[in-house]
Amino acid sequence: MSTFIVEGGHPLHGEITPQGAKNEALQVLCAVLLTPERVVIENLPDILDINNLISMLGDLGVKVEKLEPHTYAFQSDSINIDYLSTPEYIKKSASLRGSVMFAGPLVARFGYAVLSKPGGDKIGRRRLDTHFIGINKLGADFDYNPERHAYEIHAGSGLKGTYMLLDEASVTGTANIIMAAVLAEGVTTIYNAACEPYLQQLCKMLVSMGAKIEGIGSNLLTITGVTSLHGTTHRLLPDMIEVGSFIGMAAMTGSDITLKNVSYGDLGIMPDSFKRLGIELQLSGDDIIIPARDCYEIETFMDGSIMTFADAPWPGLSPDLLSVFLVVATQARGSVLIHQKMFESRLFFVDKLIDMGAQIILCDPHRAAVIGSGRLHSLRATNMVSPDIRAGIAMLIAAMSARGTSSIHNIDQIDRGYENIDKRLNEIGAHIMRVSN
Ligand SMILES: CC(=O)N[C@H]1[C@@H](OP(=O)(O)OP(=O)(O)OC[C@H]2O[C@@H](n3ccc(=O)[nH]c3=O)[C@H](O)[C@@H]2O)O[C@H](CO)[C@@H](O)[C@@H]1O
Ligand SMILES: C=C(OP(=O)(O)O)C(=O)O
Repeated sequence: MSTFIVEGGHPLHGEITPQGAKNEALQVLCAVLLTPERVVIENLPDILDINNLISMLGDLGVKVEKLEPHTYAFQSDSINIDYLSTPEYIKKSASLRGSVMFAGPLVARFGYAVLSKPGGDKIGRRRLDTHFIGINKLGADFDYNPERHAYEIHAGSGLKGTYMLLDEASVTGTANIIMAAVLAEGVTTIYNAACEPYLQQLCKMLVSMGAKIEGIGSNLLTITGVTSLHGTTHRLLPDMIEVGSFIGMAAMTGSDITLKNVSYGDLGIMPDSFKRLGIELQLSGDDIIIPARDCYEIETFMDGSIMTFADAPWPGLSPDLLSVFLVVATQARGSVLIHQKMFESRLFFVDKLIDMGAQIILCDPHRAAVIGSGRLHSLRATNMVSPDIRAGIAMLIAAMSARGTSSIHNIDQIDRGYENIDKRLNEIGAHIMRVSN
């Protein structure tokens, strides 16, 4: 496990381009299993989770060809379905969240899949009910295999379209059901579907492969099944969570940076939320410029009450950005309540920020009140261990703004989601050293 040694107090200056979106990549990589034809995906981020998923596709028999550093071609014309029965498959599935989305495409195309406990951030309960119920409603049966700790999914007589109202708008759950439904017989209607831009991208890619999907971008999707899909070329959006992380990092370190090609129209409520935190953002074409400012002041609500940032399914604010909002608020002028509604174990890293001198009260596992110091007291350097991707980036932001030299251990957690983050930030003025232990 590697460590970052971070010398704080160096403002950034220059341009940085966000990587392709991790969470879109996980969905569309699974969709290559839906066709025997060649699928090219561009703008894939070179990060642990994506490289692991690509390696699992290779293990499954998918022909993988790296065309350029971020562009790959995939051809799923000789799938080795027996690989699903190996202990290695179960073990690798547990290393990332995205592996759960093999189930939909495999059961749709081959009538068989294995769903084991996926990995991903340890940020609280992450139930899979939506995946099970949705795929089951399409006609597949689930059998639990206690020895393998995995469910075997069979769709002996094929999948059949139906109406379903999801009990929650699960992102990966919706993706899994869509990928099963595109090859099911008849019409599937999914109400309360998640509809974030990455799911819209998945749907657009599937349509370009010959799928029939109406309602893209809404929470009501109508999918008319087809018998087969063909190849395509698909380009990923920039990673909106990385964009948000860089905006917060710039404000907190008093930096002046330009974020290139952010696909502003797909960022939803996020830019306005940063503005409510007092951060100035200028839009120039599709770039965001964050000018250097000595301080930023958190707005109150219109009635004067304390600002709250809470997560919600799209078009609400992503839960993956709240750790960044929290750390950035510590150096703002004003107070804010951070309410992490979806996950109950994502705020515990505030202990470390408190050690660094931040004024935070963890009210309960879901809510933290932050009293911004308005830069009167800068944070003090410390030693930290990154528990998950987004707490990790929040710790990195804290360390970059702190007085002195901090160390962040377990940075594999940051590498899961951010490509070459030390190198890219050092190029614009950060002082981050990677030490392999
Ligand atoms: C690989 C991937 O794409 N991961 C993302 C995906 O995870 P993932 O698809 O696993 O997350 P889900 O959308 O299924 O749910 C996230 C959590 O929110 C809860 N929930 C969900 C929907 C809802 O309407 N109400 C509600 O309370 C769920 O019970 C769960 O605890 O979506 C999450 C929520 O945006 C993000 O944090 C993850 O980064
Ligand atoms: C929670 C996240 O990822 P995953 O779902 O892959 O664990 C995240 O990207 O913040």
